[in-house]
Amino acid sequence: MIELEEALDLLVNSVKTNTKTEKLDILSAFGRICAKDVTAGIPVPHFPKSAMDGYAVRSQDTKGASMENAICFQIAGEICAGDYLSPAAEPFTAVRVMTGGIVPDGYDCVIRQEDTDYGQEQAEVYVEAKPWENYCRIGEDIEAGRHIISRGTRLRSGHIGILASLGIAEVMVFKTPKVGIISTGNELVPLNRPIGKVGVYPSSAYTIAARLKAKGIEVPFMEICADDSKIFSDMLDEKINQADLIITTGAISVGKKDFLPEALEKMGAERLFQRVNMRPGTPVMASRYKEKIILSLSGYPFAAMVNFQMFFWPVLARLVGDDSLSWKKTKNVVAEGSIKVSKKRRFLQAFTDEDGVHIYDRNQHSSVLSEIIHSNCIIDQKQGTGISPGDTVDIIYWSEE
Ligand SMILES: Nc1nc2c(c(=O)[nH]1)N[C@H]1C(S)=C(S)[C@@H](COP(=O)(O)OP(=O)(O)OC[C@H]3O[C@@H](n4cnc5c(N)ncnc54)[C@H](O)[C@@H]3O)O[C@H]1N2
Ligand code: MOO
Repeated sequence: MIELEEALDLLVNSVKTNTKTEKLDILSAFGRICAKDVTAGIPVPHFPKSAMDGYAVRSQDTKGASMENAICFQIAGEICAGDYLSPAAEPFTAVRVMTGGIVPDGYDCVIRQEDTDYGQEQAEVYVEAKPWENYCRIGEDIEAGRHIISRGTRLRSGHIGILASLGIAEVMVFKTPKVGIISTGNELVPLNRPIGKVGVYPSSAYTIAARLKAKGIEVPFMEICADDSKIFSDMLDEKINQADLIITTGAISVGKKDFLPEALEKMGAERLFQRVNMRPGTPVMASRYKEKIILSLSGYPFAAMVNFQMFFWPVLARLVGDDSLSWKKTKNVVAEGSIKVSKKRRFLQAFTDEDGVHIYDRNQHSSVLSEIIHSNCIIDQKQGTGISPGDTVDIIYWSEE
């Protein structure tokens, strides 16, 4: 049996970062990892703009203007956003200009219309203006040639907006890994079939698929496989090309039907580890087959979710080259609940809020999935220790949003 960190090292180090890319329209690229640096090809704005509804003037012509000493300007034209006009800037001429309209060459500021008499042919100006007042210069938002997005950046809404400002409609992103799920067990029954006397619905496959979906990861298949080496190996060989990583559940302990370790061995899969010092989910196993990782989680649903949380996200982080996808440990103080000393390192369902960590007096057994709806994190309980209110514990938030 090996320690979790040791198993994780073996696993993550055997994963190659995916370099397959695709071009997507920028909205479809939201949340994806940018595969190519983006540089601004144009400045934004690319013409000088008025920041106010008012009058473009030469600031030098407004010297000494006040309510008592209005200065009169001849209006040389009118510009709204989207209009193009470029009258020559003569002394004491002004151009009526609306917010977002171009400020013609030679004019260096805009007087707010509230500081004028709103004149049409001529306008009285009541204030002095400083150069560049109410004037948005070319490139004020984005300079041409500015490095905007680096390869490896996860595209957020702000990035999508910047790409749109630059008129970039499509962007290169890394392909998202596809994850296939195979639930093993003669007892497993598809959801649309009657459960029968001893059937079990494959709840963990759905919980895992939902968590993958939350991260935008495609699940090309979700199969149920009988406890049979031949059926499993045929299924895996048939499906493996559809996914970048395969998750299996069940059949990895020591029971008569726990065929998976042997089946994978017979197929020639390289075993990375089997059995880890963690509870639940001790029998967890990982293999490499046809260049792909097969992550074999415990059958018990809560055990499967702990295995999935601890092993899948670090692998995904390496696959896509984005460390933020991995889990992080944080410390928090137990507000409520006690847990007796554990002989093994243990993971407990818990809920964290502003008061600290709540460990409700609920069933923490590996087979109990329903408690997951009350839990937003798991506590990493150290081997040989107990937990009481006031203790500081390590917690890991479930990756589910
Ligand atoms: N004699 C021993 N027995 C067991 C040991 C042991 O060391 N000695 N280990 C126990 C531990 S710890 C665990 S964890 C389980 C894990 O067993 P498997 O991973 O082989 O899982 P299965 O036996 O196939 O299934 C366990 C349980 O979970 C149900 N199941 C399976 N798949 C799903 C699914 N997709 N969704 C919901 N439920 C599922 C299955 O019907 C079984 O009830 O072994 C202990 N035994
Ligand atoms: O490893 Mo198991 O502790 O029952 O989930």
